[in-house]
Amino acid sequence: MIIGAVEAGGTKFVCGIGNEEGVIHDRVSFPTEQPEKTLAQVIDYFKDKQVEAIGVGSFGPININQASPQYGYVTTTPKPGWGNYPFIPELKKVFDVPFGWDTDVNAAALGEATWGAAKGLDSCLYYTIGTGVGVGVFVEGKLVHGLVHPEGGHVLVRRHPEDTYEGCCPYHGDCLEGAAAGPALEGRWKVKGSELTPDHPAWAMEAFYIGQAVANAILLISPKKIILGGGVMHQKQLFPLIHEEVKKNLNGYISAQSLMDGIADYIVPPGLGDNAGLAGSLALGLRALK
Ligand SMILES: Nc1ncnc2c1ncn2[C@@H]1O[C@H](COP(=O)(O)OP(=O)(O)OP(=O)(O)O)[C@@H](O)[C@H]1O
Ligand SMILES: [Zn+2]
Repeated sequence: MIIGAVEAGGTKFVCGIGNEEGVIHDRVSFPTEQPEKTLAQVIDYFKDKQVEAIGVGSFGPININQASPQYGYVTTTPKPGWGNYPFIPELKKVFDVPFGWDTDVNAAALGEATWGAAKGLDSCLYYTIGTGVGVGVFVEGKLVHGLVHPEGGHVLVRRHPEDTYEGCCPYHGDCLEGAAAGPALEGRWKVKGSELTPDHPAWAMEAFYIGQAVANAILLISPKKIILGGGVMHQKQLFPLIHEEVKKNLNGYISAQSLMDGIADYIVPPGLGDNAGLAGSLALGLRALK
């Protein structure tokens, strides 16, 4: 079985093919440019691959409402050329196969639940903390859609008492993304996150913000696993700091082993590593076929 996968990011696209076991056989990557040019590259990649289905996990916001005439569109992004763009309809003109289509983070959550850190579980959350913050939500065996789709990167958080940085979200200032995404680290500390030493106070403040969002998500959704990925989470020292913040915020209210001694196995890095995005798109393709 050959399934196509597209990880459609705001800065780069990754296309690949894989099988029903989540094994990726081949991949290419190219920068995201105007949609016509980028989709021509996607089409060129898949045209001789004989894929049985294609899964696309995309940057957003996107339309995932199957009843809508704009299903498969990228919607209100400020990214030049991509606003209100018929992404999936354009691909369907060329490939007569089932398409899976969801947000990049929902795709990653599905990939982790299928083959990764949440394998065998019927719920998990996938956070990416990178250029932006996004959250994929997989509950009772399904990716959560709704009015639009979850946008958990923009939840509101209490400010750290020593934080003087105003935040960088153009909509909310100091929401989770505005306070904790990669650009917020750089805006606050004036150097790139990757250049801050592991013992820098930046990480305690970072964990303070992420720990609030994660505690709120536990209270609201009660997920069976929480996966934290994205460029910023390459800083592995964040994990124990976040574990402590989550425990502090919940303060023993929820009595589950996962929130006590087991927390290091509950809030974890992606099992699929940096493959989480592409493997997730593969899982979307596989679901579309079924
Ligand atoms: N090792 C690191 N430590 C801290 N921050 C990092 C590290 N690597 C990357 N970042 C930060 O993460 C951000 C990039 O995130 P990522 O690598 O997940 O890419 P992205 O795909 O652009 O993000 P997004 O998922 O939001 O689209 C940048 O702001 C960068 O400074
Ligand atoms: Zn915001």
